[in-house]
Formats: sequence, structure tokens, C-alpha cells
Amino acid sequence: MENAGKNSISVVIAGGGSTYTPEIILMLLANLDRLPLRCIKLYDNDGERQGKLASAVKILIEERDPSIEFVATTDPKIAYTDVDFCLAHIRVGQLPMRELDEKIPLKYGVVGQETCGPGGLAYGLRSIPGVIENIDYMEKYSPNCWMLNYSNPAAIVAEACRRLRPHSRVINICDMPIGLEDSFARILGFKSRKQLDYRYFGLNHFGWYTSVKDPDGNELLPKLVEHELKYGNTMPGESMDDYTDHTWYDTALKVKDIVSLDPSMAPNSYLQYYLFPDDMVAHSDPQYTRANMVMDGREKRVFGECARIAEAGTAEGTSLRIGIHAEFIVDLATALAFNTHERMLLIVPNNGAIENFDPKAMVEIPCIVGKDGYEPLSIGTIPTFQKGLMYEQVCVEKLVVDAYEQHSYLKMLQAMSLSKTVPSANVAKKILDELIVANEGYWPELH
Ligand SMILES: NC(=O)c1ccc[n+]([C@@H]2O[C@H](COP(=O)([O-])OP(=O)(O)OC[C@H]3O[C@@H](n4cnc5c(N)ncnc54)[C@H](O)[C@@H]3O)[C@@H](O)[C@H]2O)c1
Ligand SMILES: O=P(O)(O)OC[C@H]1O[C@H](O[C@H]2[C@H](O)[C@@H](O)[C@@H](O)O[C@@H]2CO)[C@H](O)[C@@H](O)[C@@H]1O
Ligand SMILES: [Mn+2]
Repeated sequence: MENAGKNSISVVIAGGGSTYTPEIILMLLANLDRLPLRCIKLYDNDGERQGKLASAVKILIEERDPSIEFVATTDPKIAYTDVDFCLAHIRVGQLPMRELDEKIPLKYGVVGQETCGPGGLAYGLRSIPGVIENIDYMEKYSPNCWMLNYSNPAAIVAEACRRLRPHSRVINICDMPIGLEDSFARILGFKSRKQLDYRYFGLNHFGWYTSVKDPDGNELLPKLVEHELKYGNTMPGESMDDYTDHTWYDTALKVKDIVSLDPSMAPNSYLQYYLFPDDMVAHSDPQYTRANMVMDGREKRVFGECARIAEAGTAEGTSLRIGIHAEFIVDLATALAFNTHERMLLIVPNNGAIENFDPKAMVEIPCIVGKDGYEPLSIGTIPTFQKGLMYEQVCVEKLVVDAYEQHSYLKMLQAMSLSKTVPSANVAKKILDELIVANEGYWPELH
């Protein structure tokens, strides 16, 4: 099929060396009928890492549609010139820095996680300048381009965008709700999550579903919660082998405990790190964390398969698969490009959508997406338990952006001390001081 017509679209993937790049390429190539493409570019500031994927991506594109131009570059001007969408998923410091984010807090008996707790805050301070740098390139070379941004920690990155680049065409997103909605569809006996209508409110990695309706408008939330109280988000009879790895199985199971704290809503499973930090620490191996699992698992698998494709000169029979991560970002690009008015969960300024919550908080809520961007749905008021938890967390996230802007040690210490995952300011200080050393060259110098 030839797609390189005059109305077709040009995309750049920022963080071209990401483990998620090949699945996004596959998704783009599988959806050319609804999102026609004339050019796909990969951009990364680590050319060597990106190069390992780029040879395979070139083959995937040539075999599917040779009329699509392909460029892999480390030059921001080449990357960002003449593009309509930037699909961004950068990881400043890459996976070895994630490992430190996770292991340093665990040394002090505190949650060691990519986006939650002190590790997430450390990653936030690293990520902000990388994301801002990419936004600035985009605005310089393609001012009408949209950036659809997965780069974590999405909550802190979103707050930094709100404050530092308030008029930029950036939409911050997360694939976790999509994963949860897949589980809900399975639990409720539907073929696809897209058959259901959802109401949800919260912060990124910190929210609750208040309604799940079938196509006739029947409310299925009580049925879903009844299941969750028994099995979490697992299915009866399922085991670890049914999941990509045991972390995701344990997480799906833990929903059972989270939902018991408020059985009127279906929680985002990331709440496990805030409501049960003791259990999370008890189940962590401080010597072998999630970063190690990803380096030994997804990274080896994706880079290994790309090397095999490059060596064979063909992608025939590839084991690479499209996942929810790619599905969601390509659906979002399609909604913006073709005005589909699809309802999607996005991380946006609250601005009154949650009536009794800070209008300047970045919240994750359903929005209608079309050619001019997104329109958030009105949520109304939220209950005290959720509001209290959210307010504490949103202040933590805001303090990290304060620390970045003001180069302030004190704000970062306040952020760590306020986090629900940290038991005492003494512990917060020890973790912060060790993270400062580990992040030399990435963080602003804190005074
Ligand atoms: N929001 C979500 O729900 C969601 C879901 C999955 C992954 N993610 C995020 O996506 C990102 C990628 O994850 P991964 O495991 O594939 O990481 P990865 O380390 O495999 O890839 C990230 C790439 O970004 C590049 N990079 C770093 N700084 C850059 C910069 N300033 N400009 C351009 N490129 C830069 C790195 O060199 C690397 O190749 C992470 O931030 C991860 O947390 C988010
Ligand atoms: O530990 P990782 O790198 O495997 O994952 C961290 C990311 O986790 C979320 O994405 C999940 C998704 O929600 C889940 O259903 C499954 O498909 O895997 C995805 C990641 O592999 C989360 O939304 C991201 O923000 C995290 O980066
Ligand atoms: Mn996420």
C-alpha cells in the first residue's frame, strides 16, 4: 500500500532507542489506513543505542511500505523539521540510573520504584530538562507539531510542562489505565476495553474508576469491584505464568487490598506503593529491582530481536508484538489528526474539572480529543479520602518542580519528607543526600 500522499503525516519518535520504539513502529505500520504516513524519524541523544534498533526499523518499514521515508538521527534539526507528531518516550539517565533510583531508597527500607516515592522524585528532577529540551526543539523546527509524551515520571513532567511551557502543544499520557481497562474487559466478559465507557479521576499513577458502563449504559462497577475484592484484577485460576512477569501478577493481585479501602471505586494499582509501602518493601529484593528485570527481560528481548532482524535482512516471522503502549499513543495521534472525538484519559490542568481540587493541579481525567486538542470532562466533587491522598501527592510533585526551578535543596527535602512512602524526615534526608551524589551531572546543583 502506498501512503506517502500529500495529506499524510510525518512523525518523529523522541527516545528512538527506547525498548518501546519497535512496537510503536509496528502499530504505525499496521494502521496506515487510518493514519497515513509519509515519514518516520527516530531521534535520540545516544546514537549508538538508537542505531541498534534503527537497522531493524528500516527493514520493518521497507517491507511494509517503501514509500515512507525513514530517518534515524541524533541531530535535533533533522529530527524536528517538518513533523506533525512527536511521540516522546525518553529516559534521561537510561536504565542504569533507574536502578539507582530504586536501590537507594530500598537501602533505607523505603519503596524503590520508577515513578513512586523518592526514586520517582529523583527521576523527575532528571527528566524535566530532557523533556523541555525536546519541546524547545519541536517548537523551533515544527511549531505546529503535537508532542504526545510518555516520558516518566509523567505527573512531575506534566507539572513542569504546565509551569515552564504553558502554551506548548504537549499532551502527557500514561498507558496504565489502558492496561487496567484491558483487565476490566476480561473480568466483565467483554472482547475489548473499547466496548466499555469509563469515568475516572486522579493524578497520574494515582486514581480511581468511578464508573464502567456497557454499550447499553448499564453500570458494571459493582460487579467489577465484587470481583476485585476476591481476586484483585487477576482471573480465578490464573498464575504468574499468565503475566509478562511476576511483578505485574503481584500488582494485579494487590488490587484486592487497595479496593477494600473504598469498595465504591476501582483503584489504579499504582496506589499499592502509597497505601501499602511496607508490603511493597517487604516484597522487594534490594539487590535485584525492577530495573534489573527490565534490563534482563524487555531490553534484551527487544534489542536481541532487532539484531536478529538486521542480521537476517528481513523481519519475516518476527517475535516483536504490538502492545497497549503503542495502541494508545497511535490512537491519540489519530484522534488529533482526524478529529475523531475519542474519549481518552489524559494528564491535564484541573482547571475546575474536579470541582473541589486545586485548579492548578495536573490531573488524569477523561477528555474528548479532536483536531484542536482536548476538552476535559467535568468530574464534579470527589470524596475526602481520595482528595486527601491526592492533595498530599500533588504537593510532593509541585515541590519537585519548585526544587528544579529554584535549585532548592530545601524544596527537594520537603518533597521527600511529605511523600507518603517516606516514614520520617531523617530518612528523607539520608536518601536525598545519596541521590544527590548519584545524580551528579543530571540534576541542577541544589543549594
Ligand atoms: N507514561 C507511561 O505510562 C509510560 C509507559 C511505559 C514507559 N514509559 C516511559 O517511557 C520511557 C522509555 O522507557 P524505556 O524503558 O523504553 O527506556 P529506554 O531507556 O529503553 O529508552 C529511552 C531512550 O531515551 C533516550 N534519551 C534520554 N534522554 C534523551 C534526550 N534528552 N533526548 C532524546 N533521547 C533521550 C535514551 O538514550 C534511550 O535510548 C521512560 O521514561 C519510561 O518511564 C512511560
Ligand atoms: O517496569 P516496567 O518498565 O516494565 O514498566 C513500568 C511502566 O509501567 C506502566 O506501564 C505498563 C502497563 O501499565 C502494563 O499493563 C504492562 O502492559 O506493561 C506496561 C509497561 O511495560 C506504566 O504506565 C508506566 O508509566 C511505567 O513506565
Ligand atoms: Mn504510566
